[in-house]
Amino acid sequence: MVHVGIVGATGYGGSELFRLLHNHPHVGDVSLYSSSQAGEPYSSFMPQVSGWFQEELRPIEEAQMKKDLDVLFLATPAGVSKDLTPSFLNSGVKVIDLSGDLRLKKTEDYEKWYKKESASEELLTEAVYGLVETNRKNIEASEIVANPGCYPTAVLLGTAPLAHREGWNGDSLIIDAKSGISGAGKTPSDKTIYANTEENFRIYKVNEHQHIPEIEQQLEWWGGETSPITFSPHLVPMTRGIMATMYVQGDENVSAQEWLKIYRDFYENSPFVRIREEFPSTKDVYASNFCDIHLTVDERTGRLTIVSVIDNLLKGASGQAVQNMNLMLGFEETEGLKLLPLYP
Ligand SMILES: NC(=O)C1=CN([C@@H]2O[C@H](COP(=O)(O)OP(=O)(O)OC[C@H]3O[C@@H](n4cnc5c(N)ncnc54)[C@H](OP(=O)(O)O)[C@@H]3O)[C@@H](O)[C@H]2O)C=CC1
Ligand SMILES: CC(=O)N[C@@H](CCC(=O)OP(=O)(O)O)C(=O)O
Repeated sequence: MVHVGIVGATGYGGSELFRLLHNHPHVGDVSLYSSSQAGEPYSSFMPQVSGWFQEELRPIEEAQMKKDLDVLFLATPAGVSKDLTPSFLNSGVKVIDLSGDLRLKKTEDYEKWYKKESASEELLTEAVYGLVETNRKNIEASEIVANPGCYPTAVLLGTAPLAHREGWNGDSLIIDAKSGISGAGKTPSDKTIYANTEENFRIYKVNEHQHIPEIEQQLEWWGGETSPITFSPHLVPMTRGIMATMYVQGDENVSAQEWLKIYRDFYENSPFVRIREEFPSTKDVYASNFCDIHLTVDERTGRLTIVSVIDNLLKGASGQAVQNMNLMLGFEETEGLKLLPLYP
């Protein structure tokens, strides 16, 4: 049994991680760390665990953590893991970072899009991008994983079969994405408070979203030179879920049915990606680790419409993080994640 730790367990991503790890067949102890509430019982912040989990939040003390832990999850805001992760390099503790700190390989990209100081080049070289379905071998051999962002997970899984094709041309890729409010974390802001989200639908960070370089970086790794993408995120009045709708020029010789077969073949050995016969909605994957995808061709324009849905807190964060842990430790990829979506 492994001993895992979560920094940021009082947040949305961290509490979902705890829910998954608490049920994981190979996980024994789970230690929860807090930067602001150490010494308080976790249940005082999370009444959901009352009666079943009595432990207190622990202080973030690297020396003790290195002695205790096999795996450390960082479910912390941008800027934290770049300072915390270096202590764990070569320590025997595997680190899975849910923030954006370790995803972008070019320090200047992070500084431009996150407007913060970047992690060191050494750390960025060490960190493996944890989009499981396309990077299993590297993840299995890694000590540090940069868990992908929520939007990039939906977008990249929705485009990977295309982007791996000979002659793929992403020039015309336009992404229209929508997220539930939990994507913004638990700290209320003007953008996320009830009165500004209920009965409201808003576009935000147009051409400025920090996930743009992450998506472009990955498309470039797969397909060589890639043009800048257009990515427009929206906030919708629901708690969880992401739908990414993508428009891209198709190949005139490939029919909609053939595209579905190409996608099914690509994800043949990926239990969490389901290529659907109809367009999915966010409730089809609610509170599960699935990514559901469907696509079709508009015969008049020749463009593909691809729709990819995930739960931002599961496949977009904690579920994918547990999937990464499973690979890093040699467990079955689905362990602890065999959850069907909640319905209704
Ligand atoms: N929400 C989502 O859908 C997704 C989020 N992410 C990323 O995952 C990370 C966590 O997101 P989310 O759970 O939504 O965020 P939340 O704001 O809900 O929670 C973040 C937690 O981090 C802890 N924290 C804050 N400051 C520090 C610090 N200086 N050092 C250590 N811990 C700190 C806080 O706990 P405490 O005060 O107890 O220390 C807080 O509960 C972020 O980087 C986010 O961008 C990625 C994909 C999806
Ligand atoms: C709805 C909403 O506000 N979502 C957040 C997603 C934040 C996130 O996941 O940030 P990193 O991947 O950079 O860590 C946003 O758009 O900024």
